[in-house]
Amino acid sequence: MKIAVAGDHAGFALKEEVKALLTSLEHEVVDFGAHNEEACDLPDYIYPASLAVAEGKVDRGIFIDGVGYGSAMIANKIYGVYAAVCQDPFCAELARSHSDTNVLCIGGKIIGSAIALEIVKVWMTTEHLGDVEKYKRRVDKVVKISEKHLKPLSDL
Ligand SMILES: O=C(CO)[C@H](O)[C@H](O)COP(=O)(O)O
Repeated sequence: MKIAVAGDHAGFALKEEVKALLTSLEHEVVDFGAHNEEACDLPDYIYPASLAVAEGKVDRGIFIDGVGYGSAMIANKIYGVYAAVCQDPFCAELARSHSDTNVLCIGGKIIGSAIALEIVKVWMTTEHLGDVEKYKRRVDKVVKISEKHLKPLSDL
């Protein structure tokens, strides 16, 4: 898969480890920055990476900041982006199998890299259970909410 990675200074070190993991698993990585640990503003990196997900230029995104929620806040403002903050592999599994998320957000300051890399592995390999009626119904409801409240990129 083609994966957008992005984050701020607080997520930089873990982002580099995630990039190495994704490359070793033969995914293509597009790095939207930040490119070092100099203090920066998260929206400057997460917004363009989220647009790449929404436009289908990449298959999914993995965004890494200090604690994760900031990236999810920004990403979930974009039509077609469904982001979850995951701090353990079980959450990562459900974020895919139940919720069909296309963006994973991780907090580099609050979990160690061994757990973070396991989260990435699980999230990358878990399929959405779209044939289970309750999960399909719930995802469809979330999509309907975004159709009601967010503008598709083509309408902006
Ligand atoms: O975790 C974050 C958002 O979810 C950011 O990484 C955090 O807010 C950055 O803060 P600071 O500039 O004080 O390092």
